[in-house]
Amino acid sequence: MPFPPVRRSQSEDPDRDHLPNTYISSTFSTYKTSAQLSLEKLLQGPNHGGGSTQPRSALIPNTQARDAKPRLLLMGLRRSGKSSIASVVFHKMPPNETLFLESTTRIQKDSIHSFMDFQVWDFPGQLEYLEPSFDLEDIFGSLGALVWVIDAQDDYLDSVARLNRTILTVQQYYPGINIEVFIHKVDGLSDEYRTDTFQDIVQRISDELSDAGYENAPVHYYLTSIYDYSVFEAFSKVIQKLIPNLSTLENLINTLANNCGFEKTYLFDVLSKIYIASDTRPVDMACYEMCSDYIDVIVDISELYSWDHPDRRPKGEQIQEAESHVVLHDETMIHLMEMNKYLCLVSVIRNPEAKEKRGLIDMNCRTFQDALNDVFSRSWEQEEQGNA
Ligand SMILES: Nc1nc2c(ncn2[C@@H]2O[C@H](COP(=O)(O)OP(=O)(O)OP(=O)(O)O)[C@@H](O)[C@H]2O)c(=O)[nH]1
Repeated sequence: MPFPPVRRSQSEDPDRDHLPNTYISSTFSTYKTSAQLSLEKLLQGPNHGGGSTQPRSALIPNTQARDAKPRLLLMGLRRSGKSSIASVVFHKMPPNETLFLESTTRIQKDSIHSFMDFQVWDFPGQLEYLEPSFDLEDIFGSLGALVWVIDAQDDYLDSVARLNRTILTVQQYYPGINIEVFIHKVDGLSDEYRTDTFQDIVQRISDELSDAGYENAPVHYYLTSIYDYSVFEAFSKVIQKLIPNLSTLENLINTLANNCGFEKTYLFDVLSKIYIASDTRPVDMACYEMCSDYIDVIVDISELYSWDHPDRRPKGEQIQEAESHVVLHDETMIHLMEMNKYLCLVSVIRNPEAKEKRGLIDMNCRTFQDALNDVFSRSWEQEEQGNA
C-alpha cells in the first residue's frame, strides 16, 4: 500500500482535525495527525498590576455559558513558570524556548478541545485576585483544579504564604476544587535539597490549614520540571481527577493488561501526551517516557506519510485502522493503538513471546476500543441530553 499524501492541519476547528492513525507493522503504515487540541488564546482585559482596583468585569467578562467547562487555573508568583508549563504541555513548545517567554500581563485563557473539553487559565503572577474588586465566582465558580506553581529554586516563603491565603478562601467557598501544588523547577536542585524543599513546603501548608481547621483539604503536591516528563506526569494526575469515568476506564485497562500480560498500559491524549488513565500498577517513569517518546516517533512519521481519512470521528464507533508496534533490543515490545480521534493506547510488554501473539493482542485492544468508545459515547449522550 503506498503511503498516503502528507497533510497537517492546524485548524481552529476541532472537527477538521484528527488524531494520528497509525499502521506501522509488518504490513503498512497510515497515520494522520494534526492539532486536535485547538487552542484559542483569549487575551482578556487590561494589564493589571498588583493592587488593581479596576472593576472585575473589565478583567474577566461574564462568559458563563461559554466557559462552563472544567477549568484549570495556573497560579503562582511572577516567573514561577506558569506560562512555561502551559506552553510545554499544551502547545508543544520546546522547554528551552520558554526562556524567551514574556511575563504574562493578562489572564490568558486556552480552550482545550480534546477527549474532554476544558480550559486552562494562566494568571499573571502579580494579579491580586483575592481583592474585593474581583468576583471569586467568575474565577473559581466552574469546577476544576487550581494549580499553584512554586519556584523551588527561589525563596518560596512569599509564594507559600499567598497560596495559604488562596487555599483558605477557596476552601471556604469552593471546597470541591482540587488544589494541586507544583513544586517547580526542581531540575536545578540536588536530590537531597529537593526532598527537603518538598517536605518543608508540605509542612508549612499543612500546618496553616490545620490551624485554620482544615484537616483534609484536597491539596496534592508534585515535584515538576519542564525539562523532563515530571510536568506531564503531574498534569496527567490533575486531569484524571476531572474525568468522571476514570474508575471505569481503569477497570477496563486493568482487565486488558491482565489478560494480555502487559507490564504497563497508558491511555494517552495524543497531542498533549498527558495520560488520562492507566492500569493501576505503579507508574514507572522510564516506562512512561518510553511510551511518550514512541508517540512522538509515530506522530513524526505520520506527519510525513499521513492522510485525511474521510470517516474519522471523535466519538462513537471507530473504524479499525491505527496500530503500531516495535520490539526493542531487550525483547520489550511497545504496542500502540489508536482508540479514537483524540486518544491512543500504548502498552509495554516484556514477554518475548508477545511478538508471536500480536493477532491476539490486537484483537483484545480492539475489544477494549469498543468498550472505551461505548463509555465515552454514553457520557457524550448524557451531556447532549443535559444540554437539550
Ligand atoms: N530551570 C527551570 N526553569 C524553568 C522551568 N519552568 C520555567 N522556567 C523558566 O522560568 C522563567 C519564567 O517562566 P514563565 O513561564 O514566564 O513564568 P510565569 O509564572 O508565567 O511568569 P509571569 O508571567 O510573570 O507570571 C522562564 O525563563 C522559564 O524558562 C523549569 O522547570 N526549570
